[in-house]
Amino acid sequence: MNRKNPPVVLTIAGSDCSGGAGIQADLKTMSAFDVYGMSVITAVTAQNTCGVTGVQNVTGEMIRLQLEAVMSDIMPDAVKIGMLATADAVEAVADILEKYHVEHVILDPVMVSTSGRSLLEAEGKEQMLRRLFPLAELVTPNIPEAEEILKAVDGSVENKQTVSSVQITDQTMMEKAAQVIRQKYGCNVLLKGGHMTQVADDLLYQIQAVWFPAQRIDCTNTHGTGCTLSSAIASALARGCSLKEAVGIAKVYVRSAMSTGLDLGHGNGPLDHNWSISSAVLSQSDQSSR
Ligand SMILES: Nc1ncnc2c1ncn2[C@@H]1O[C@H](COP(=O)(O)OP(=O)(O)OP(=O)(O)O)[C@@H](O)[C@H]1O
Ligand SMILES: Cc1ncc(CO)c(N)n1
Repeated sequence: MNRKNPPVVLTIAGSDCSGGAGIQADLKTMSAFDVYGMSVITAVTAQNTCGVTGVQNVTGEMIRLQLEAVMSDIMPDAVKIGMLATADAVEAVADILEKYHVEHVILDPVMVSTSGRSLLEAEGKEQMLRRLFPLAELVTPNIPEAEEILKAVDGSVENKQTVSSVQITDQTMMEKAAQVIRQKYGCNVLLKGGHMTQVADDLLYQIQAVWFPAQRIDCTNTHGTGCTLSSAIASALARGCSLKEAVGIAKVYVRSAMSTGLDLGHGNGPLDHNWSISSAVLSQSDQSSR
């Protein structure tokens, strides 16, 4: 690793004061991957392992100022986008990403917290689909988010009809869903299987379906798994991995961080972001550098 010019990754996301999700999870993950991390904060949330008790959105103007400050000075190799609470926030991010060309844009379309609180207003969702999905190299919905996205695809965001329910219940439907989303928006899709009951298989849909099979881990450390996975992917891409390699390494990182038995909080506990990945994972990403 060149210490003078390390890979640089930016997260654009909300703050989680309890440190398990959002900006805090992203920056911890970036440090674990030994990349230089930067953060643009889109919202301040009051939350812990038991739930979200408050949200204060940052204005679109302030998000724009943060993005300009970062992009005009330290250009990131990869950007991870997480919680964007409003249409204004989505507009600000889309405008800046159109202005500055970032090599890797990973979009985690955060809509609802693990505990069930809505984190994105309806108009923001439409704008996200219309403006940000086409700019992303990869979008990483979980199953409920993919179902929401499909409602918009089927009903067409433009004419504002909505399909009342789309349910993804098995792997064939996961493949179909990912394919439809990719066709409609032109971005690769990682459909995460953490919400399936038997296994935790994730599906990467690039040109074709590639499965990342995994046993379910029986534990309550599930707060911030999605945030951590997407920042790990962004970090591995910034280190030179291909998309497929980055997903594989990120999944190993998340699984290991779930498994160490971190016992904090009274609800869905956080991941152990600091588990020692240096030898197991980083050498793998160095070997796969372009
Ligand atoms: N119980 C589990 N055992 C193994 N892997 C899991 C488990 N739960 C989630 N994962 C993995 O964690 C990653 C994140 O998936 P998940 O579906 O939990 O995302 P998410 O719902 O967006 O997360 P978040 O809780 O941050 O909103 C995926 O790789 C998924 O397979
Ligand atoms: C700030 C923030 N972003 C994302 C999530 C989704 O896990 C969360 N709970 N909080």
